[in-house]
Amino acid sequence: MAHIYDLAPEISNYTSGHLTNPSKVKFPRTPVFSSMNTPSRFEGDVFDLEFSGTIPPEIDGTFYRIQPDTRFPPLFEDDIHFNGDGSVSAIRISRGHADFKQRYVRTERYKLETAARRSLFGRYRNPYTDNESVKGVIRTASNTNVIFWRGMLLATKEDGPPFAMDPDTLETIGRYDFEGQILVPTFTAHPKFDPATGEMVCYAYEAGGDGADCSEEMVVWTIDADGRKTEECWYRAPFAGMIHDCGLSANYVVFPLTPIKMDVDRMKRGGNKFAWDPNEDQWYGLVKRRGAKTEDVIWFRADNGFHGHVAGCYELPTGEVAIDLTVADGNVFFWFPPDENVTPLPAGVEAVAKRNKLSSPTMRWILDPRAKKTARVTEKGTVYVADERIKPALVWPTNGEFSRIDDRYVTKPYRHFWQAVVDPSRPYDFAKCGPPAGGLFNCLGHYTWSDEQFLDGSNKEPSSSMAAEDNDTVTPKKYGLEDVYFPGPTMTFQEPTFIPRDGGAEGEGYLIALLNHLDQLRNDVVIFDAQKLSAGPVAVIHLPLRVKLGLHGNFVDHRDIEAWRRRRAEGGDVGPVKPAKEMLPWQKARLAGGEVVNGVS
Ligand SMILES: C=Cc1ccc(O)c(OC)c1
Ligand SMILES: [Fe+2]
Repeated sequence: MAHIYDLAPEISNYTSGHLTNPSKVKFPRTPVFSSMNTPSRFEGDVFDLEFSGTIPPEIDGTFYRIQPDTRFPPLFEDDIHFNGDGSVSAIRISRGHADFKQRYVRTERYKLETAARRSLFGRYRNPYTDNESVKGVIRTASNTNVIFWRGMLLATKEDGPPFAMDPDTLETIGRYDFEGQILVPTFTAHPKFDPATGEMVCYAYEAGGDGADCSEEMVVWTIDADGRKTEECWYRAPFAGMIHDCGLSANYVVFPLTPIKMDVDRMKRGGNKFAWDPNEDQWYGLVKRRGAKTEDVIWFRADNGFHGHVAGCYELPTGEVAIDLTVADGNVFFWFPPDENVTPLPAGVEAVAKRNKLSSPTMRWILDPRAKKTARVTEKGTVYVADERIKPALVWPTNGEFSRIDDRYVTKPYRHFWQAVVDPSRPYDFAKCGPPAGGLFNCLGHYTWSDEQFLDGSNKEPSSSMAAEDNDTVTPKKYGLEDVYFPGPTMTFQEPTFIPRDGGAEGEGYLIALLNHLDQLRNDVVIFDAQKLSAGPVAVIHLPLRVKLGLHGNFVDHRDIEAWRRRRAEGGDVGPVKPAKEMLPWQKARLAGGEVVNGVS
């Protein structure tokens, strides 16, 4: 009998790595599009999901999370996960039951590619690799975080403006420009919310031009609880790198600048936007939240490292700013290797880093706003650099990523944090699972800072002694309690999210996360008592399908969703969300210059 492939012989839609037959819908057979990360492209609803255990009846709200999920075979066969279209999942939990909903974010990219029934946008954040028909289009895939803000969901990615969605239906309302108040080309996937004031502090890097010109300019805004922009200040970064997350204290914002560097010439040659620079420092920009001036920034530098996400950030009674985050000892984004033209490697050294062998401890940095600094004047502008290099005050070898805290403690000293943890000493069933897609996050960890490290001013030790002295090497050690859960050799976790218990103290509540069954290619949603992870989940909600490896998620209390639904109704005191009405200034400038701006709606 003829094999089916004899009847339909396989002809690749790629030639030399380029999509040459866009009418054939077949994704590359690369690790990026395999295993848990095989394109799903599923939109739909599942009412009343099956579950084991007991879904705590006091949980009433929605866990939103977002994943990249590439919709059409990409223009480049070696495309990366971070270039996939944003798709939001909502797990609505109420009365001990759970429902599931999943929808794509209807970006400009989504609409144009749908109309063409093919991919049109090329490499990650490199418009020079796009199809001619989409020149001048806002090309963000909106795939990195999904945030509840004033009654709307904002799907965000740092390369472009956010898109607003309806929290109930997940319908896309449109591009959101904060009612005309934020008009720069880029944004952030990690705005921070001050629980004391209700303010959103947000920022954009590569913000000065069209969002694809490797601008070193960045901008920081405050939006108050009523949606009004109250602060805006522009700064110059020491180089065009990635500033993915930030730390927020009561009076400061800290910006970790990671040494993966953009290069516009490389982009024009069709290459990667970013390249890891193993010879560059990691930097921390410290700025004031209120009344800030461009020249107030202090850029602190430390030995090379790769920033993960921020756990907490707060001020010490002595005035310094503490920021805790994971920092890996090499290039986490192995798909952006060093550029041989920039950092030629010594003979015999492999370009692709020690992937999956990186260590990723939690580090505390203490930054002094009074630090002496020097203005470095360059042709392009002035960079304000601290005179002294810094070292971490402590290193806790948690070896995880995706740090989360009880978000009611953003800006404050905090006790608890949670991470997706990599423990290579645990068994892993390679035969059943293959290489662990997205990284071996085989445990969830709950960490509690010891009294000594809980820096609320009650410590006898003056905080300044926390800063490492010259030439001191910082020895990693445990700085508190570790409560870790390992589900078994065929499973990994995605980012955990904390659900506070009503009226509870810090860290009292639940932890929710997606569990990947790498052998079954299916997911569960697991709920733990947040302070008893090692006891195992209290509920396991069984999704009948596979979701993609996502980035970030957030839990929203149903009372907030309800209250805002009323305020956003026709005739409500705020009214419906108003999406952007006009194209962005960089697009207008192109039009004025006689250039093509396609697909603007
Ligand atoms: C973890 C980070 C990260 C950084 C930049 C991105 O564009 C992204 O897209 C999903 C993810
Ligand atoms: Fe992130």
